[in-house]
Amino acid sequence: MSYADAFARSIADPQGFWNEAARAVTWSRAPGRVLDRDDAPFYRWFPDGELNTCFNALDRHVEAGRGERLALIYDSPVTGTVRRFTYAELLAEVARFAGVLRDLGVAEGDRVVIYMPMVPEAVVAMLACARLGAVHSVVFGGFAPKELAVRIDDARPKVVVSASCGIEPSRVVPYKPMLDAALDLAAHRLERCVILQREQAVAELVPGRDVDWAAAMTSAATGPAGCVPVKATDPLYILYTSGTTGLPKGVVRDNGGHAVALLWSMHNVYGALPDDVFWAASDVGWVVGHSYIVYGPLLLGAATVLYEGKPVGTPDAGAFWRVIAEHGVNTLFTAPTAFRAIKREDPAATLLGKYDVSSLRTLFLAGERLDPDTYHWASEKLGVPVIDHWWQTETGWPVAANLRGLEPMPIKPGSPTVPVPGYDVRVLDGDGRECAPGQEGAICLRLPLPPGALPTLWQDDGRYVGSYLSAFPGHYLTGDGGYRDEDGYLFVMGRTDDVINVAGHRLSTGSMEAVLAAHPAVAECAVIGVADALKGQVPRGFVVLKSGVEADPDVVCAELVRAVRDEVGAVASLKRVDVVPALPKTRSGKILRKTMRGMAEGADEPVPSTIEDATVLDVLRPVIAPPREP
Ligand SMILES: CCC(=O)SCCNC(=O)CCNC(=O)[C@H](O)C(C)(C)COP(=O)(O)OP(=O)(O)OC[C@H]1O[C@@H](n2cnc3c(N)ncnc32)[C@H](O)[C@@H]1OP(=O)(O)O
Repeated sequence: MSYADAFARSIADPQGFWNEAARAVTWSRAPGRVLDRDDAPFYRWFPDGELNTCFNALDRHVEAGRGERLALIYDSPVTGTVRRFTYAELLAEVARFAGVLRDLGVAEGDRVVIYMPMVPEAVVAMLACARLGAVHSVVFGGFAPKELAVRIDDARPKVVVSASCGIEPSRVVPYKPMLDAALDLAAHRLERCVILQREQAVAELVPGRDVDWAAAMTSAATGPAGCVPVKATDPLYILYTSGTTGLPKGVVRDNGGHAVALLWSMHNVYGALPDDVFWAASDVGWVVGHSYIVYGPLLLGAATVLYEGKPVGTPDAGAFWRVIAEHGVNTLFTAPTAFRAIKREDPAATLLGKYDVSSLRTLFLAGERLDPDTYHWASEKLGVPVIDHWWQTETGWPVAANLRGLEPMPIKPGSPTVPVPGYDVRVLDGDGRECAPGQEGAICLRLPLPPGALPTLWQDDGRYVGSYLSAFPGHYLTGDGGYRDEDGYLFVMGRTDDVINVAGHRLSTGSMEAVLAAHPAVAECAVIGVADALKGQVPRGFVVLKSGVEADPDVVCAELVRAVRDEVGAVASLKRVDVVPALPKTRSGKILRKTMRGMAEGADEPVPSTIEDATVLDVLRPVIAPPREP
């Protein structure tokens, strides 16, 4: 089928299109209905189907005689370890850990928070939850205790699974003290924690609450657990993502639609085959890790690489080439920032010459805008198609891509190509009318969203509607702006709200502002995202001090940088805060962040007509603007 036919059918007859795709999944009860529109805008896919996602990811491959095939390759340059698991071995680990969770009282529908570094046990814990019909919520290890506590309070887990430490190239990061601090901060009281002890920093366990992973796995009392069939519409996981304001949003993923969509995407979008080695160089704490380190490749029956390292510094800028060569990687998926880091360290890619990377068929990039320089560098050095594609935590799988398995298309640098079948992408102007080709507007998706995309936010239907469905009735608002060209190619220009993207990590400036505003010396503040050659964007903070404050401004700024690191996490990467005499505002008191961003990036910003006091810009300019080239 051509792309045009597949896309047209997916929009005109979504039920027929996805019913066919659903046949690739093993159901314990095959769905009789495909799409339930009765409670719109809360659409439900495969409402009467039943399945188990872990069964589809592991057991069915073993039952089909593929148990000896490679499922998971753990490659950890930070510990000097490589471990390989066949499907049969991974299944045995998962079933046993599901037994541990079951014995700790975890049952269908219970939540389990997973706060772990990139170790195989993180994957085992996720799949064990899926096996029991429990709902996992993985929290990225770069978040600080307060962020973890907020997520624990929202998800209200029965158990937390964590590790004694994570390992960054320059330091060991003790996770357990952060978990303990989060549990002190959280209002929710949970019953048990399972802790994986790592030799780099062994943690103290709290008697009666904490369980040692290894001891629990070898306990004679614990037997393996079988798969619990759940409704297709039951949640598989909650994954929190930054919103503009307030608490992070708990994106819900269901079981049935997710399995169908991911399996479809593995071949049609990524061109992957069951015997492939697929490597998503991301983190299990992000949606890329959920969809394309864990579920997608395993649902397909491919081998997936779990990499505990960085593109540079572990040990050098040849790390990615070494992993491709050593494990025969066919598809690499990472964020542009990773390639910018490699390019900066080894511009001529001399280290590439040391490795045989001929197994690599395609490089996929996503998570932030792919700048043309990085695109050209990667294409030229690797000599394989470099595919930009675009999607979000909320959608769970690609919205726009060059579909390598369905019909590869000519590449236009700067564009993630065309809407993926299932996604009725519309670019709308402020009045909700479709923009003409080339005209920029809000990128929206006409409802219903396809299987696999979020059905709602965790226990907050109202916020789901308010955040995504209210701006343009009948459409999901992505929060990104952009345009389509005459050929229907999509160009995504960036967020239209105060969410920023730092090294492929989606962060809320609002949560950083909340930390700055809490400092006793600060009267008001603003955090903006500014362009950065390596990380795409980095945050910068500006504060106005309260009158009468006598503290040294440099000391206050250093305290503020520290506070954001302690309260949001190292991943926020807020390295610079400046004291300014005033912030530019509209007459109604709204801070002119867009104007500040333009000034910080050296643009010739026009003075907005709504500004309350234009002279503020003159005093701000020397602080905010980048130094001029000599
Ligand atoms: C398509 C849908 C989506 O968008 S899903 C999201 C996709 N995004 C991604 O996959 C993320 C891609 N980015 C990355 O993998 C990393 O940023 C890469 C490129 C590897 C660079 O890593 P790194 O050098 O650590 O820089 P960074 O900006 O990520 O980190 C900033 C500081 O945070 C720390 N950090 C990072 N991860 C952890 C962790 N798991 N546990 C504890 N700390 C962590 C880093 O060490 C760094 O700290 P420091 O400021 O240098 O002291």
